[in-house]
Amino acid sequence: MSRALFDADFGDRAPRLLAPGAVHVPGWLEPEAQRWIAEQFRRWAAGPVPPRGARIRGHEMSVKTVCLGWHWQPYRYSRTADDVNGRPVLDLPDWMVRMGRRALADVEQDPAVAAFAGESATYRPDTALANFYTESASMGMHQDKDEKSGAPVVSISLGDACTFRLGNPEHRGRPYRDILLASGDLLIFGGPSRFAYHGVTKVHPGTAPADCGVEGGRINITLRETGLSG
Ligand SMILES: O=C(O)CCC(=O)C(=O)O
Ligand SMILES: [Fe+2]
Repeated sequence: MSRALFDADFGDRAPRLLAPGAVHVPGWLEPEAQRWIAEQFRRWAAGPVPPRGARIRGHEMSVKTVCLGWHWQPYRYSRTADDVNGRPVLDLPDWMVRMGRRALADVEQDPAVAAFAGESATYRPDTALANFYTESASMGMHQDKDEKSGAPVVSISLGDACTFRLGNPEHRGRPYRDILLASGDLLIFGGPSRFAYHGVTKVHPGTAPADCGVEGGRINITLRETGLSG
């Protein structure tokens, strides 16, 4: 499956530009690919590092995160999950690197969108943050800025749809726009949107398609280049 995933298992819905450098591709992953990735998520969640709600200024996030390649905690990356159980995180699988490149390449090839020219060839994500949202979970407005690289963030969504708020790079407030991210959707934010504030205001219970492999709640995976070595 991990091979087929990058040959045929993509939808053909058109990318749409949300803001300079921010592109949404509805239905990018076919149901079979969604189910397969959801199954991988369950394997990562089994350890060695379980999903955990990161603590931000003393508050535990409602979203539970398991990391691959590098472990993220506010506001740094490490190879071991120092704020969980100290164990080394799982490697980032090659199929995820290929998926990230494929995502960028698909968007680059769309003349109507004209984003990320040539970046897919050199894109080398080295970490993935896999988030699980229960029906009541949300994520406040934040920037992904613990990375030392300005390479795009590639995000895929599985399970229940959510309202995703894409803001601006200056502050948490307006202007922002709310979009629905559904199961199988791809979102890329790079270029002028790479450090835009963003968050998830609501998960929509009961909206997961029957064939997506997620029974309730939402999985989101973001691929990133940390810009770190070692
Ligand atoms: O769940 C999402 O769509 C966004 C996740 C996110 O912003 C993050 O993990 O930093
Ligand atoms: Fe984020």
